[in-house]
Amino acid sequence: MLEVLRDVLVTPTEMTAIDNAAAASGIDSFALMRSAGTAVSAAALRLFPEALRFVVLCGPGNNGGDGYVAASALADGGAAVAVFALGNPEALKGDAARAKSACPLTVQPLEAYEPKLGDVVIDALFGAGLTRDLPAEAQRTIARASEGHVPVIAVDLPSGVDGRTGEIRGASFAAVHTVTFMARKPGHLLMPGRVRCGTLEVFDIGIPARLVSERAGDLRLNTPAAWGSHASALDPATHKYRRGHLGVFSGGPRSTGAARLSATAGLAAGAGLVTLASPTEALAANASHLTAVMLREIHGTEDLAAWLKDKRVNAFVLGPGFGVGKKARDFALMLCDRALVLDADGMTSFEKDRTELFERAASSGGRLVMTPHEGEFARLFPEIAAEAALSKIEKAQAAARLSHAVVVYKGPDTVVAAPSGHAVVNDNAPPSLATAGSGDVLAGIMGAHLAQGMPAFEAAAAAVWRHGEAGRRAGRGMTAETLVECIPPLP
Ligand SMILES: NC(=O)C1=CN([C@@H]2O[C@H](COP(=O)(O)OP(=O)(O)OC[C@H]3O[C@@H](n4cnc5c(N)ncnc54)[C@H](OP(=O)(O)O)[C@@H]3O)[C@@H](O)[C@H]2O)[C@H](O)CC1
Ligand SMILES: [K+]
Repeated sequence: MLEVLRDVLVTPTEMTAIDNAAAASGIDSFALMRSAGTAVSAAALRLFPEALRFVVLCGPGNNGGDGYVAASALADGGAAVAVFALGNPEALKGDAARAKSACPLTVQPLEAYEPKLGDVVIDALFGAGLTRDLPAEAQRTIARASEGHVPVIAVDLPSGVDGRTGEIRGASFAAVHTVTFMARKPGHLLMPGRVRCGTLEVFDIGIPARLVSERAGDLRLNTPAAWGSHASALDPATHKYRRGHLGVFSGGPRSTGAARLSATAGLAAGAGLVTLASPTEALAANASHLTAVMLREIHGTEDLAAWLKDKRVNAFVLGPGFGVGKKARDFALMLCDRALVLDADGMTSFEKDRTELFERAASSGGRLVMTPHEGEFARLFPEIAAEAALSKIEKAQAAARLSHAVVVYKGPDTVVAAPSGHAVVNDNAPPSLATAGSGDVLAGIMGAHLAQGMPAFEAAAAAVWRHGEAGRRAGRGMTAETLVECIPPLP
């Protein structure tokens, strides 16, 4: 993979534009297909040197073309190869037709494929061109291969995985390895497509990086490259007041733990000072559990207004364990012109009337980050959630545009989107992160970044990445407490 394209995500539509631009610039498109198919055959031999037979399943487009090239290369190398085609191979066009006619092997109809022990399937049925549910014939073949436990190497994408959305169109192969070309597609990262890809190899077939970068949108993988320049400005040796002061709001006496998790995570993630703002009746419960985190009585809006006169308290987390209702709404609206992570109950409190919140976010000049998981997203953005055709990325982008906030759409494939459309997809979170209190820790890390002066998008993306790394370090038996202890330094 080209280093400059390491974090770039390209949608199938953008990839088509890139292919067209490559052809227009005089690059031989058949040479690209040859390069793609040869890379697949190399991966097959590398991963399955003991295969008794390579079974190449070829579709009606250029993905199928890559398959014919791979089949020819494997046969040239002396491997046993069988080719099965979906549809009429004589109807292939362009480069795919050329690849088929250069392939010396007999082509059988797809339905004739019967899995055998020792088979390795090379899935070249559909790639970036998949636009609708797989034909029934392809679905039946997938079922047979899966019943036969045949390992599958996918060309570009496992057939059935939608490259734009990661959704499964009717059925899909579950590959052990996927070879894609030039750059990752959203479908490689978004669930459930991600888990159908197996290991992912991004192979450079020779399209100049400039042609790719110029046509790729504002979508990236979430790595330190997306926000590192903002993080490196934070010197850990800086005086505590310069590392910001984070305020975290506690719920009532029976639900104080979530806010304390956010607060301790905020401290661990580098906020200079953290104060837990507690209602009167929860002061005792909070006081008995806090050491480095400070405690302040904030019962109603008057207390909050008085506290907000201290401009050094420059970022807030509102929501974890806070309770849904008017108090959350009033507090959030007062905090909108500062830097605010609105999480959990904080967001749900605006379910019935979000207009004022979104207007404030647009006009106040503050930094608002909202962190919905799927259920909260559907409550706050029902009309966007109901748009079945949109990908998770497109939903997060639409929500960020509508709310004028940075939206962190959480899940195993968390998407962070800014109102500008800029978005990153995260891929470093282990499944064990789906544990009680994990979201509270994430909100605290975000709050710490905001307190340290990071812009909202970068603060959120960096927090999601650090949270994922903390999850990896904490390992399988983690609790939210051990997760806090494992938050890594900012790179
Ligand atoms: N630069 C590169 O990355 C290169 C990629 N290559 C490979 O090319 C494919 C993309 O090829 P494309 O021909 O655009 O698309 P597919 O092969 O995935 O699909 C073929 C056509 O099938 C039709 N289609 C779509 N969905 C279905 C369906 N469910 N059932 C039946 N038919 C379907 C569709 O045509 P329609 O007109 O019928 O809509 C597709 O166009 C990419 O994945 C790479 O593997 C090049 O080899 C090298 C350069
Ligand atoms: K495929």
